[in-house]
Amino acid sequence: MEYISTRGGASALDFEGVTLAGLASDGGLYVPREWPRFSEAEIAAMRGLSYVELAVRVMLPFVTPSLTEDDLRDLCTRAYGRFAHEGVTPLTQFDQQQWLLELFHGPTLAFKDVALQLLGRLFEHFLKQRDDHLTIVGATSGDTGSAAIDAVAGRERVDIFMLHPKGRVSDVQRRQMTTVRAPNVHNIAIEGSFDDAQAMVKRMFVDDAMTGRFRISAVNSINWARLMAQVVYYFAAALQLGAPERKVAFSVPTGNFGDVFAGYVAAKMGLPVERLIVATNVNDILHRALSTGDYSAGTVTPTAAPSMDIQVSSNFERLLFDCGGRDGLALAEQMHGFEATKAMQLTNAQREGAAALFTSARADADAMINAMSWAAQKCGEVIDPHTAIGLHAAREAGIDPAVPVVTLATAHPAKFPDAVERATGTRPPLPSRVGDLFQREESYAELPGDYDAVAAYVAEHATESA
Ligand SMILES: Cc1ncc(COP(=O)(O)O)c(C=O)c1O
Ligand SMILES: N[C@@H](CCOP(=O)(O)O)C(=O)O
Repeated sequence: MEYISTRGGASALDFEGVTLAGLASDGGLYVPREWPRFSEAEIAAMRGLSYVELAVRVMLPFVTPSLTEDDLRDLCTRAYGRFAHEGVTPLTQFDQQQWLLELFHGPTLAFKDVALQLLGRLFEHFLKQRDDHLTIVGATSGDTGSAAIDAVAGRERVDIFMLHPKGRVSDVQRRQMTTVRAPNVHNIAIEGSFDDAQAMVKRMFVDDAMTGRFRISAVNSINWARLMAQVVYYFAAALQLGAPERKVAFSVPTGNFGDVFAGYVAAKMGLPVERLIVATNVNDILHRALSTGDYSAGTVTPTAAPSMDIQVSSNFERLLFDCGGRDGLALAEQMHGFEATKAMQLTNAQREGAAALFTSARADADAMINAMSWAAQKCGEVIDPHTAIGLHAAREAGIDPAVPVVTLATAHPAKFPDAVERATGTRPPLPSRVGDLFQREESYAELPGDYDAVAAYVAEHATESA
């Protein structure tokens, strides 16, 4: 498989190249040159496979020829062996129509583990072959950070610098990052929002002074390998609910648009997806863009679903590219305009292309609390605030009652105990696999929301590439 940049100005790369590159050198995001497609018979033949075998079947077209099937199977076996549930991403039922896809059985209790446990191993595999070293720079609104750190802590060929917005992640989320003691792990709390952190990370990829000294890569969903691994659980859920003979809708709590874009990829590969419901909190740029075509970022409002407190959604660019006729140079101009003004209008082609599969909904604080208490009272399920936003949107979307609707449960409720307790009266305990999180000592740097300060910190602590 060959990958091209959404901005048309970077060389095409193979899977190994895009995994190690993270972001394209023109500031764009890599996408496959074409979508691999399974026939109905091929999808039917996936029924009953273990999660690992399904992952191999779904991902093989994307990784060939960089990885052999046996290499991929070995990496998946090791990655998913760390999950606390044998099914890796089990489904539970709320009622006749509503289902929950539990994506939080990995080591750090959020859906990020599904991709990052694999990505950490992919890095190790490729770096060993090349005898090389990576400097990973990431931004987190709470969950990517701990999942990425867990995946690479202590690995020799990688340094990781993880930026989180100071005071804007939950205590559990922060401690899951800052109590990890490994010489290659560097946590940085910055003044500002996740969007500020993400913008600094992206800038580093096009800063010659940094890329000239360090081989910089990404663990955020700007890295194609992240999205690829997330496609698998859409197949897993739909197959259990009757695909390929039956369509399934998905409701996805959305921030950076990575998780829901993985659902779009699954549909492109032939999975019968009825709708993809983009569920946002009050930071609703995506809801506005999909419903009115206006993609303009405001100030980020802190909410009880902090991981979705995002206004600039990186992966939306991948959708605009694919729906807008895959014209990289035109998209580069559109994105440069957005970067300068923080506002843009979608073209008709982009709007119509997106409308064919996506709908959206916005949940305010009350809607989120109501969804959490509905799940607890009617179904005995304690869900986290992000999942609640997805569930609210799933129930509001007006999907044909014959079509199952799967809400992606993106985090374990124990990551947000205060918000869950306020809504349901129940304080979810931390699962034992997280260990003595509140007894461990924290360590992190604090920096202003200033690119030069962050770049200087990274330059001082990172290992130069050969
Ligand atoms: C718990 C949780 N739910 C939902 C999201 C939004 O996912 P995405 O950024 O892929 O849209 C995030 C962060 O990414 C998250 O951590
Ligand atoms: N919600 C995320 C934000 C970063 O998203 P990513 O999927 O692009 O890594 C987080 O928890 O950090």
